[in-house]
Amino acid sequence: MLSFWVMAIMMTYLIGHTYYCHLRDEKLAQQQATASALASSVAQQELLALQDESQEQLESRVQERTLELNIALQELEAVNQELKEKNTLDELSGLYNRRYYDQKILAEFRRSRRNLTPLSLILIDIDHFKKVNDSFGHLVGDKCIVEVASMIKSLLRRSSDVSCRYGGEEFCLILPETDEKGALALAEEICQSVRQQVIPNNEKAIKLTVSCGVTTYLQEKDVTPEIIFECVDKALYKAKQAGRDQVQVMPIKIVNS
Ligand SMILES: Nc1nc2c(ncn2[C@@H]2O[C@H](COP(=O)(O)OP(=O)(O)OP(=O)(O)O)[C@@H](O)[C@H]2O)c(=O)[nH]1
Repeated sequence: MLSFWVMAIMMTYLIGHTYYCHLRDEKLAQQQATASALASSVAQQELLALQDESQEQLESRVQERTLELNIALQELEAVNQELKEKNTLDELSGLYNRRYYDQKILAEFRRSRRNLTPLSLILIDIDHFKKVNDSFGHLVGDKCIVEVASMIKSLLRRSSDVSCRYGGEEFCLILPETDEKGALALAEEICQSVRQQVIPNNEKAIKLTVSCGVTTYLQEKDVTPEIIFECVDKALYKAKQAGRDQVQVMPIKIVNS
């Protein structure tokens, strides 16, 4: 009987102990699971923080690079603009140069032919300019070219009018959608303004005159930009021959016939 009770007590103890161990292990496992979940959550947060930081760094680097790129682009644009101006502008007078004239006259010629609108040219030449150079020197001569150029520019009213320094002391104006009457009036105005202008100079104030040739293209057959220029050149020659300080007109058909 005693042995039965001893056995029963031992069995109860064993069962109790096993159950206790089981509970303890379960709790331990739970604690470990909680701890590792916590550790993984911390690690995840750290990773997110790291990602945020590198994203910010990346964005700021991209911003920096974009800014640098924009500055480089602006500089490039400025250089391009400068190059373009150098290619198309005459350094002394600030008017367009001969190269530009050649391109522009072709474009305006085509436009005039397409739209059936008149296209006029005025060729202006400073009279007896050699004397100015000989009497006052080349630098004063240059100054006179600049003065006449700025006078011509100030008299142009339409944004489509183009003033070029064709060469030396010769200027050519391209006047789109301008008939002979309009071009003649402008040329007379230029002659008068130059005649009235006194160019200040240390030794002696300088008075200049200019001669002008005018021609108007009205889509005459077989005419090219070169023929139009030949014609305006002839008109200028006529003005020089007739005594200078005046305007002469040469219709295109007369040159062709
Ligand atoms: N100072 C200066 N002189 C120039 C320039 N280009 C051309 N010339 C001079 O302009 C003068 C033009 O002389 P010509 O073609 O004989 O004509 P002109 O003396 O004006 O006589 P007309 O045109 O017949 O009235 C020459 O002496 C050229 O050396 C320039 O850029 N600067």
